[in-house]
This record gives sequence, C-alpha cells and structure tokens, in this order.
Amino acid sequence: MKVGIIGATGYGGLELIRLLHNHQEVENIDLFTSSEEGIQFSNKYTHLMNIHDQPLLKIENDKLANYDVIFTSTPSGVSTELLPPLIGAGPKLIDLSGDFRLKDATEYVQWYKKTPAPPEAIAKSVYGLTEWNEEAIQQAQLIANPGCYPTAVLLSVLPLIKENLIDASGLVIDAKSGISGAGNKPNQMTHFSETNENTAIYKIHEHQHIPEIEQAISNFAGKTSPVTFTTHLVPMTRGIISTSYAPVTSGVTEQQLTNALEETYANHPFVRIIKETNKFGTNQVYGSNFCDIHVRLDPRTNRATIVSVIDNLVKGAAGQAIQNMNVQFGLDQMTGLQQVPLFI
Ligand SMILES: NC(=O)C1=CN([C@@H]2O[C@H](COP(=O)(O)OP(=O)(O)OC[C@H]3O[C@@H](n4cnc5c(N)ncnc54)[C@H](OP(=O)(O)O)[C@@H]3O)[C@@H](O)[C@H]2O)C=CC1
Ligand SMILES: CC(=O)N[C@@H](CCC(=O)OP(=O)(O)O)C(=O)O
Repeated sequence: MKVGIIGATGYGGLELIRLLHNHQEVENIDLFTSSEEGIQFSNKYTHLMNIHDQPLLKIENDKLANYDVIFTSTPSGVSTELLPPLIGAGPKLIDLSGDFRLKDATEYVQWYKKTPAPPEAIAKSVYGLTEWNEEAIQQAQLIANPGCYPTAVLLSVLPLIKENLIDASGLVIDAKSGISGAGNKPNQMTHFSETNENTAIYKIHEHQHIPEIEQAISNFAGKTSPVTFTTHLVPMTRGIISTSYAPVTSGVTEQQLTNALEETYANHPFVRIIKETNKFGTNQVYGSNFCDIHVRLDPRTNRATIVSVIDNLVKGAAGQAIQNMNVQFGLDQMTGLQQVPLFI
C-alpha cells in the first residue's frame, strides 16, 4: 500500500509515521509539507534516523491522486480545501481534523469559526468512530476521523444511552487532556511555565467537540439532547480521561451497566471493560490503541459514573485513523496496531 501523509511534521503526523512503519501492508510512506519542502525528515526529527530519511515533499494535487490512501493531519480549515478535489479520484482519504465531522455546516461555522467544506463533500464523509460505524467505513472514500475527546466520551456512554440505561438529558462530562492534544505549535496556554504544576479548565461551554458529541449521540443512540461537556488541561504529555455522570433509569443495577458495555464491545478488541478496580488512569493505555472503560453506580444518588481513558494521539487520532484504513481495505482491524501500553 502506498501512503501519503499531509501534516507529517505535526504530532498526529508523527504518530501516523511511527505506527505505519510497523504496518505490514504499507510499503511506501511519503510525507508532505506546506512549509519545509526538501528537508530530510530525519534531520528534523532525529528519532527517525535510518527509519524515515526521505525529504519532505511539496503538496501537489496531481501527485496525491497516485496514492492508495492520504491522511490529512492538519489544522482545521486546511482539508476543507485540499480534499474535495480528490473525491472520486483514486485514494482513500482519512482526515484527522474536524473539517468533515459535522453534517450541519452552520454548526461548523459556529464552533470552528471557519468556512465549511462544500456540501457535496460533507455529504460523502463518513464518521470514523470505528466500533460504531464499521459498515459505512468499509464503503467510504472519505473518513472524518473523530476528535480525541469525542472518542473517549462516546465509546463509554453510547452503549448505556442506546440501551436506555442512563438519561442522556442529564449527562455531565468532565474530560481532561495531556498537552500534546493541542498540537506542536506552542502558545500561551501550552507554555511550560503555565502548564507545569497547574490544571486548568478551558473553552468552558465553547468547546468545538460539543456538537460532535451531540451529533453522534443522536446518530448512534437515537437521543437528541444537549450535553454539559467541560475540558481541562493537565501537566502530562499524552492521555485523556473522561468522567461522565448521568442519572440511571429507575431500577437499573451496576451489573446491567457493565453488561451493556461488555456486550457492545465483545467483538471489539480495542475496547476493554475494566471491572472491580479502584485504580484507573491514562498510563494503562499510553502509546496503545486501547480505550479502557469502567462504570459504577452510586446507590446514594442513583447516578452512574462512567470513566474512560485513551491515548489522544493513538486511539484519539493516528491509531483510530489506521484502524479505519484497515476497515476500508478489508484488513484485520488490529493490523499494525498491536502495541502494548507503555505503563511506566
Ligand atoms: N493532537 C491531538 O491529540 C489530536 C489532534 N487532532 C486534530 O488533528 C489535526 C492535526 O493535529 P496535530 O498533529 O496535533 O497538529 P500540529 O499543529 O501538531 O500539526 C499540524 C501540521 O499541519 C501542517 N500544516 C499547517 N498548516 C498547513 C496548511 N495550510 N496546509 C497544509 N499543512 C499544514 C503543519 O506541517 P507543515 O508546516 O510541515 O505543513 C503542521 O505540522 C488537527 O486538526 C487536530 O485538531 C485530532 C485528534 C487528536
Ligand atoms: C489539549 C487541547 O487543546 N486539545 C484540543 C483538541 C483538538 C482537537 O482534537 O480538535 P479538532 O476537533 O479540531 O480535531 C482542544 O481542546 O481543542
């Protein structure tokens, strides 16, 4: 398989390179740049010396058509312009940004403050939450890879909402991310002196992943209601922990909540339901494509606490993108993605 990566110099791109170099069906990986054409990649990123020494290539549409798959791991607003001309051409297209996730273009404008993709392109895109949309992904040319937070949130709450075990209208989601979630371009929020020894809430009620989460709850679990979703930046490099709280339907037991999760993901090797634990954190999935989920019922309040962890750069970005590529090409979903978590 011949693969092209646009945005290769960024964090999502680097993670695609790391994972694709271990994918047995990938023979060739070319890296594209908008700013550093001709630079030998391993001179810029020396950890890739003797692994990826080729120069960075200029982005040219006629060249992109020759690949089997193109990944775009670029800031929002870039693939809205880059990808539509390739729709209907040869390559499968997997976009890691938010540009093709929201079906309602007015929502994209409202939350991303950018010009939306053309409506025909949005109509053709398929949301790449692999465990919930496999059939559509198999047929799709253009995949809108989910956001990092929505991946952690949706995998954990969708089964419980779909089975009417919790009340989606009372859902409160408290999520926390490592700093690599903000990409490799430093800004004041991600500056060491402002993140070290600090945990901060940000984008209160304004996070662009709110409409994405609500859209997916409606499409996959059939419930339309606004959710409360807050995000926090914590002083670690990778990882997301999402803790959701929701009232349970009268009479529902903790065992029923766990059973629903186990049944939903029985044939999905990347989602692990962890039972009977009091220790649950991001390091148990670090560097891997796993999403681990744990649920408890608080009998005092009759609310469920649903917690999940992912590595934002793997299951939250590059790993899920490759999982989707595997589905598109009819490969085993686990191909190239069997990394054991780096726990310590
Ligand atoms: N970081 C994360 O955990 C996650 C990120 N995402 C999304 O994935 C996308 C990539 O994220 P991330 O890797 O963190 O971002 P980075 O900022 O680390 O990297 C983005 C890359 O895009 C390239 N780029 C910038 N402008 C343009 C342009 N106009 N045309 C083409 N390429 C451009 C740059 O490379 P160059 O200058 O070489 O062209 C840059 O290295 C974003 O949309 C992000 O929201 C999604 C899930 C998780
Ligand atoms: C820690 C941190 O800043 N994370 C980013 C996640 C970016 C992302 O995945 O956003 P897209 O929807 O554009 O893909 C944020 O909260 O905005």
